[in-house]
Amino acid sequence: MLAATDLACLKGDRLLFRALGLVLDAGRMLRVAGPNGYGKTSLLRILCGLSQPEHGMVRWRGRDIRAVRDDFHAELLYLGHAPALNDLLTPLENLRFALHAGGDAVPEADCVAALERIGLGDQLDLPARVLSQGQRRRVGLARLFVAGSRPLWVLDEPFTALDVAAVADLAATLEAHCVAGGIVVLTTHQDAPFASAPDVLDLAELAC
Ligand SMILES: Nc1ncnc2c1ncn2[C@@H]1O[C@H](COP(=O)(O)OP(=O)(O)OP(=O)(O)O)[C@@H](O)[C@H]1O
Repeated sequence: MLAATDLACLKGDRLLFRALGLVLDAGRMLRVAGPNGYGKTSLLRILCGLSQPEHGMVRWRGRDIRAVRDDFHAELLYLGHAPALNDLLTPLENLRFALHAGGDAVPEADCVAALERIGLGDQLDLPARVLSQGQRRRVGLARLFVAGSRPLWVLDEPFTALDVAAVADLAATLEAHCVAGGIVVLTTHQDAPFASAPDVLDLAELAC
């Protein structure tokens, strides 16, 4: 369903990887691994169509994502490594803004339920600037609970700053998404308690 062929990524004068290929069918989870600076974020952005590879192509449902950009993005949820929050807005306002920007019409009650589900029930009305790092991360992750119709989740360091219980909860959520036929691509530097280990793509093995 998501496939990449012969990808190469050039940053400045440095070739990060080349000849990278992958195929992810419905229900699969892929962990992109590698040391700092080896191109994990760069690869995720290419897979999402947010940046262009030096060479190669990404396909979604068999079509070049550049040719089906709007349809592809309607099926994609991308969460970057830093939660993009407006510090003056509450978690609820931030979530509603992100959903609106992504074209998702989600009832407010569902947004509140998502924030409560992610453990922010007591912080709904606080400005984001006073949230802890883990709470800020949770605001972004709340989108996972209102993203039911988006099969492809691409998540850059989603476990960062989460406590042990939240890491376990997120791992279970990602696995449930795959069991339901979704696809997850993620990066993480930490071991997550998945019931079954995801596929791993180690960029250290592809380094140029
Ligand atoms: N515009 C740019 N010009 C030059 N180099 C860049 C540019 N953007 C990124 N890089 C470099 O590309 C490399 C890969 O960056 P990337 O963020 O993809 O790595 P990463 O594997 O996700 O790292 P980390 O584990 O630290 O998150 C880094 O060395 C970075 O400095």
